[in-house]
Amino acid sequence: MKLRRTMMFVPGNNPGMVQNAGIYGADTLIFDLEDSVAITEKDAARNLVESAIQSIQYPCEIAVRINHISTPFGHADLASVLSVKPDLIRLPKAETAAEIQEIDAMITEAERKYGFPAGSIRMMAAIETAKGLMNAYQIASASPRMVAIAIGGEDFIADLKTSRSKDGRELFAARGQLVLAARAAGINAIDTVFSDVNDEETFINEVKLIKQMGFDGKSVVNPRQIKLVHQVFSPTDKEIEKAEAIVAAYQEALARNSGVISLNGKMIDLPVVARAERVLSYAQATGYKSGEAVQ
Ligand SMILES: CC(C)(COP(=O)(O)OP(=O)(O)OC[C@H]1O[C@@H](n2cnc3c(N)ncnc32)[C@H](O)[C@@H]1OP(=O)(O)O)[C@@H](O)C(=O)NCCC(=O)NCCSC(=O)C[C@@](O)(CC(=O)O)C(=O)O
Ligand SMILES: [Mg+2]
Repeated sequence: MKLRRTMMFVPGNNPGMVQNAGIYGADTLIFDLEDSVAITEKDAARNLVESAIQSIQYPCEIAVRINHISTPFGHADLASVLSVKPDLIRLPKAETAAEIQEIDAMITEAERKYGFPAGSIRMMAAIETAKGLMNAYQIASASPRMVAIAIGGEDFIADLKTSRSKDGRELFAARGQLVLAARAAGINAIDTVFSDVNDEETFINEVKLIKQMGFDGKSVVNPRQIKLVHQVFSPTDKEIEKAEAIVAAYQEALARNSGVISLNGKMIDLPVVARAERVLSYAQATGYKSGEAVQ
């Protein structure tokens, strides 16, 4: 299981942040060439990100958020970063499957040109408009390179012509639809950033909500948010023990040729076992060992 609990944005024109971004424990770093970079800084950011990916051994997945390919910067961003083989290209403000296919073709060409294994550079897309959301499943399934779709809440809310509330009610429908589209396409669903890095309480409530809704992780903007997300997403000792008991009880039942059993008065059938197995795979992927603190 590939964990993408936290995808941390790093402004691509900030040498200090780019240099140190790997030390905070994010599952994925997103070097940003789009909205955190002023137009006057686009060339400098592109050069900085290209040379950082080439020269720094980051301990996690590396994504680059390019500018949209309809802007004057998108093609130059792609040409530059593809030469140093990031793990992932993140397309912002995706609205159609055709955009994904256009980038896919450019990546295919770059993989050939530089001799990288075919298919080794993956893609994800951020849904940030109502039109993008209407096409979310087509976008999510537009290419075998696609590993995730994310919601870009700030732009999405602007497109809805409303404002962001503390409980995020204006995003509820979009979040639900995004998870459905991702699950139907068999890829990850990633939630949006939460900008007030000092409001831990609201942030944690939001992370609990999106985990319950089925998201695989969250985009974050600050290192202080990483551990909070990982704590919410990591199964507790109690959840792991329960999952182990369910799997063991089910295996025993199968040995007795029975498909349904009861554990402490509750029915255990295949969907319950599938959820328990997911808890155990997740625990394994986080390096969990009984009694140890979450990283
Ligand atoms: C928020 C804040 C200003 C707070 O500053 P503060 O000064 O309070 O930070 P402190 O906590 O004091 O920093 C302590 C130490 O961590 C270092 N450090 C901090 N942040 C770091 C980081 N991100 N990467 C590496 N290092 C970092 C810092 O350098 C310092 O290092 P040191 O001096 O060595 O101790 C700062 O974090 C920041 O700029 N964040 C990135 C913002 C950004 O990228 N926005 C664009 C993406 S969203 C978007 O576009 C919307 C979207 O598109 C999203 C979607 O699509 O999902 C949509 O539509 O919704
Ligand atoms: Mg945005």
